[in-house]
Amino acid sequence: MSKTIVFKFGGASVKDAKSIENLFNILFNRLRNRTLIVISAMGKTTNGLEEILRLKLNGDLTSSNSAKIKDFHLGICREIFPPESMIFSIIENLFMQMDRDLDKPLTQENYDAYYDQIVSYGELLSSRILQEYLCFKGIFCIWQDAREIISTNSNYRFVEVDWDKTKNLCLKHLGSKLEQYPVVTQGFIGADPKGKTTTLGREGSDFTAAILAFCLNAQSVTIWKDVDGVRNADPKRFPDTVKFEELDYREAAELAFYGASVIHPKTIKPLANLSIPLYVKSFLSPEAVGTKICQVSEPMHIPCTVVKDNQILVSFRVTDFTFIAESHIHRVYEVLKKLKLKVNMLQVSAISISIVIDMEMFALDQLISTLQNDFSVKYNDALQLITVKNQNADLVEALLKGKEALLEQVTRSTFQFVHKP
Ligand SMILES: Nc1ncnc2c1ncn2[C@@H]1O[C@H](COP(=O)(O)OP(=O)(O)O)[C@@H](O)[C@H]1O
Ligand SMILES: N[C@@H](CC(=O)OP(=O)(O)O)C(=O)O
Repeated sequence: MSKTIVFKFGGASVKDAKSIENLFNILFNRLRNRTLIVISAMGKTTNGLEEILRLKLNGDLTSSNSAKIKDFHLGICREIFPPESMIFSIIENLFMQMDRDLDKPLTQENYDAYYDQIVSYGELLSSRILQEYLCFKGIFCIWQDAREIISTNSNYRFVEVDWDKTKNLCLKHLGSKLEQYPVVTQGFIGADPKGKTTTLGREGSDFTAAILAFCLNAQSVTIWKDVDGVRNADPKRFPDTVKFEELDYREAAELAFYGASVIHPKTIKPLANLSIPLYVKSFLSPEAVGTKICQVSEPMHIPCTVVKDNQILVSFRVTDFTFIAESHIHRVYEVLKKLKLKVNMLQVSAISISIVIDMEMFALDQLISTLQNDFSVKYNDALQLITVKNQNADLVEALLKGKEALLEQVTRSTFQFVHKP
């Protein structure tokens, strides 16, 4: 029996009618037995759904907000489907369900679970549209609800995968389907033990592809992007970047960890565990060679620059003339864990702990209010974190030029600093 190949298409690859037609051509030229297609929400739909939640929480949500997202999807469908296609009633139905969900009260307390229910509609819509379109164009394929195959805990918005259960579910639901037809499923979403929808973290569809590849012991994963592969810096931010033809799992995982948005940070581990290669290719030039991420025996340690926006630097200072001890660090981390916040940079001095975290809804207020009795807390927001991996002095100097580093850190291989852009 041949092994499964997994293709993942992100939001940019399905952002309009032309992109969906392009996606069809990519698949048409590559279809083979046992093809699994993982799809993200179309264009910036997830951002739009997050905005709906923000408005709802502030009491400013009107029906025109979800109508805008609906019109975006219907507009694309009108360009690629005949008027009698079933897709139009499928979309109407999904929006009816979403509007019903949005009638329920939203508070800060139920925000994370509510978020997962609403934001998942992006992937439910895109996967339905893609499956209908492929069938309409002659590629018969099956729609698989990812919530039936990806089992997670209930830590909404930041769930952990139940690997054993997911593996069993994949074999049960996908094993024989993949033998017959390509399967289309949603990235980014799963379900908890009660069957409630969960999400894997923003940009988590790459991770979905890796989870499914691991559970099916796939032959390869290909993620289709608007760039020609992984480069030593984001080509949208820096000129003269270099593309990696091959990149070691470890190097790729570190770049993703520091914030190279081309790959979701959790994607690499499951693939590396089974030596499943990950190809990063361009949906704009599908024939071009992309980047192969695999085990490389002698990795080249080329300097790489990673930029992460929307960072907050928070400093906790002791106020009672003591010094920072393990108990202070423990206290800060305890609260960070409770608030589901990940530290991107940490520095401890005699009298203060400084951390750099992502900007998250409510998180800063909660962090400060919880710890203000233990420390004097100060923060700077709207910062940028720049990381240079495999650093060299010239590159670091060039990056620092004209910027005021609010916090910097250097190890033998890595240089990091935050500044106000
Ligand atoms: N090191 C890098 N190499 C290539 N692209 C990068 C890198 N770092 C960031 N990017 C950015 O990642 C983007 C693709 O990722 P993303 O937009 O998340 O894809 P999608 O949402 O379609 O899956 C590119 O447009 C590019 O600007
Ligand atoms: N739609 C989700 C999941 C995702 O992975 O999207 P993309 O593949 O477009 O980054 C998000 O925007 O976070």
